[in-house]
Amino acid sequence: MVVSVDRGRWGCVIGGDPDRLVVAMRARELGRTPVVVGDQVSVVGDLTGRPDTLARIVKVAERSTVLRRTADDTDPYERIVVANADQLLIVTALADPPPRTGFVERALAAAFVGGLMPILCLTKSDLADPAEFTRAFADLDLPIVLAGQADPLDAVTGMLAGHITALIGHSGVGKSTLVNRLVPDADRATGVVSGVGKGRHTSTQSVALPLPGPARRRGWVIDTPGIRSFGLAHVTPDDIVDAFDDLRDAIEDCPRGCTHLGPPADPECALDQLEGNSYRRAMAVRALLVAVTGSPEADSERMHDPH
Ligand SMILES: Nc1nc2c(ncn2[C@@H]2O[C@H](COP(=O)(O)OP(=O)(O)OP(=O)(O)O)[C@@H](O)[C@H]2O)c(=O)[nH]1
Ligand SMILES: [Zn+2]
Repeated sequence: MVVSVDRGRWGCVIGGDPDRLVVAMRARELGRTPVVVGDQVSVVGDLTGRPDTLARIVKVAERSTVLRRTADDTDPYERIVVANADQLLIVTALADPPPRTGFVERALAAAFVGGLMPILCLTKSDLADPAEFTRAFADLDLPIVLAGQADPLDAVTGMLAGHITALIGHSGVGKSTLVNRLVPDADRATGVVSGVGKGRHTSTQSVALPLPGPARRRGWVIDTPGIRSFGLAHVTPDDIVDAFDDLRDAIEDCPRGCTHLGPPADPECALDQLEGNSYRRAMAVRALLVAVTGSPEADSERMHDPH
């Protein structure tokens, strides 16, 4: 598994063992295939992991999930930043900085489209009541956990055990504080796995860190400092609706080209025929569709806005 990427050097752990770190370069036969944190790769050459050895990545396995970031001023291309994470922990402060609904909505959409299970993770619970924020997302039936400095972390660690979880959040929400609580020695671990590059570590690269726990059920968290917005440019409403089994079945009955926004745009949308919990969830998903149909440029501007 690729645990770090830094200027032409990929840190890979063998057999999921954090102590078997090998530094690798790309073999020519990979062509243009991107290799990102979380990728399962085949490596050949010197696999001892001794200093100054360099293995070669010859193959990238098919990805089970992808998290994409948007093109922005630091990078003109939409790119996959994390592969094969099965969960996305969306870290949001309840205050200081205040929660940004738009960011959370776009993160949710990116998770649904990429095949990751989103978890809302609320920090700074000592500064504000979570009720208002959680109410806004309650109908999506997502796991929501409190992870303030003063909160016990059992609920979070329980959800992360045995999973590969990407962590995203704006600067200042307390993500580093959380990572340091989840991964003892996180700073050193980050240094070890990302110190594999040719130059100084830049804190804009994603890095996978091992959670403590039994090796057979080891979980990993992938810290993603660089993501300010998500690659949603080519996403269709169906891509998001498809993440919900009951809704995916329902939209089979929609007219061709239905955007599932309901009347007046789509008066015959099958989501309106649902009942009970499915209807409630469908309306929450519809609200999400409306929210993320904004232009990515507008979103990325919001991302740059310090508050
Ligand atoms: N009141 C309060 N402050 C917190 C909590 N968690 C973190 N902080 C503070 O919030 C500030 C930002 O925390 P960091 O962990 O550095 O935030 P970050 O999201 O990693 O931010 P960057 O390092 O800029 O990416 C620090 O001053 C923390 O001490 C919390 O639960 N409650
Ligand atoms: Zn529809």
